[in-house]
Amino acid sequence: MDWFQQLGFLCFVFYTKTPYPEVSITLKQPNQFCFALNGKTRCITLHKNVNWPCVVKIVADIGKVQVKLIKKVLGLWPTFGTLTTTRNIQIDYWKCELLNSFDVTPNAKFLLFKYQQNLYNHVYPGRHIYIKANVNGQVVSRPYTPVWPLVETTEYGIISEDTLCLLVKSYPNGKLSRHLCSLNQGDLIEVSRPQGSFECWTSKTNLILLAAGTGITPMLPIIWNALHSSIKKYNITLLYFNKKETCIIWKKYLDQKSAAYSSRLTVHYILSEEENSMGDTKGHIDESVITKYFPTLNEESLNEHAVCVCGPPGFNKLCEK
Ligand SMILES: Cc1cc2nc3c(=O)[nH]c(=O)nc-3n(C[C@H](O)[C@H](O)[C@H](O)COP(=O)(O)OP(=O)(O)OC[C@H]3O[C@@H](n4cnc5c(N)ncnc54)[C@H](O)[C@@H]3O)c2cc1C
Repeated sequence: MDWFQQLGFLCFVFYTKTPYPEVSITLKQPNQFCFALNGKTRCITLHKNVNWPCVVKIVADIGKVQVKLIKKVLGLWPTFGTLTTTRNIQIDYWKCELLNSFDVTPNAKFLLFKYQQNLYNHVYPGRHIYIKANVNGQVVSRPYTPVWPLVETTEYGIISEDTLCLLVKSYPNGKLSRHLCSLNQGDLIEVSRPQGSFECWTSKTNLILLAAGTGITPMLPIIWNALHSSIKKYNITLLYFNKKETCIIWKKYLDQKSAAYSSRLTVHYILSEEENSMGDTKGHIDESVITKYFPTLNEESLNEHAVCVCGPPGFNKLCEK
């Protein structure tokens, strides 16, 4: 571990030596800083107090983690403090309370949660967490993919680094999705540690993203990271399938982002239940759609592409075909 400081902040740098390290960071007291890397927790009693949230930068490929803590009072410290404990802990779920919820389509909501403790729980693009809640006396748990808007926006207030953001579609008979979409401010859920090992998209620079409905959720962090990568220049084509135009989640953000990165991000909206006023195809995923949007794609050129698919099981099967 390295550390350095300036008058206003101090930075810890960890070299985990494993790609995609699991990272969670807590500030238990204004001078009690704990970090869990790959399940191993260390706590530091800092020389003086710092503010929350921290700013975390991760170079996932090489496992480097940098944590910036803002000092409460300007000044140089003679030392960062003292390392107090090292132990292995296994926290399964953390409590979160709903901060706010916003309609994004007639049946999907954008939900903002705050961890009850000062916690930064890093979820890599393409990975997910489990949400657990008590629904009418029964404990229900389902996977969800944390997201954030693709563009800087104040539409949802200021979203800080430690906010957990979910896009959830409410199904008429769905146990947990209906529960989540009917939560009130301050209501509690439980959130698991990140799950999954999805990272294959980083090895290729041409990305084909096929998403249907809320299957857009894993694509949003992938798009954001791919466009903002300082290591590689990715070219992305997203085919986004929905029933109607009103079902398209965050169309305006996707349009803004593709306008800003017109040579690197192309988005096509494909609708199945109404005529397509956006000039794209009406229909479902099939070979003709793939041939239309990727005319030069063949078995050989496919090797140069990473293809990410997410939607209901029927959609995923058709994509594989
Ligand atoms: C890795 C992963 C990540 C996910 N991320 C998200 C996410 O970010 N946002 C999100 O909204 N969902 C996401 N899901 C789906 C989510 O986990 C739940 O399956 C969904 O919210 C429905 O749960 P439920 O308890 O409300 O429905 P259940 O009680 O499990 O099912 C009740 C009924 O709802 C309908 N239904 C449930 N799921 C679907 C579906 N996928 N397609 C069509 N009909 C369905 C069916 O009619 C079903 O019979 C993800 C799933 C996976 C596997």
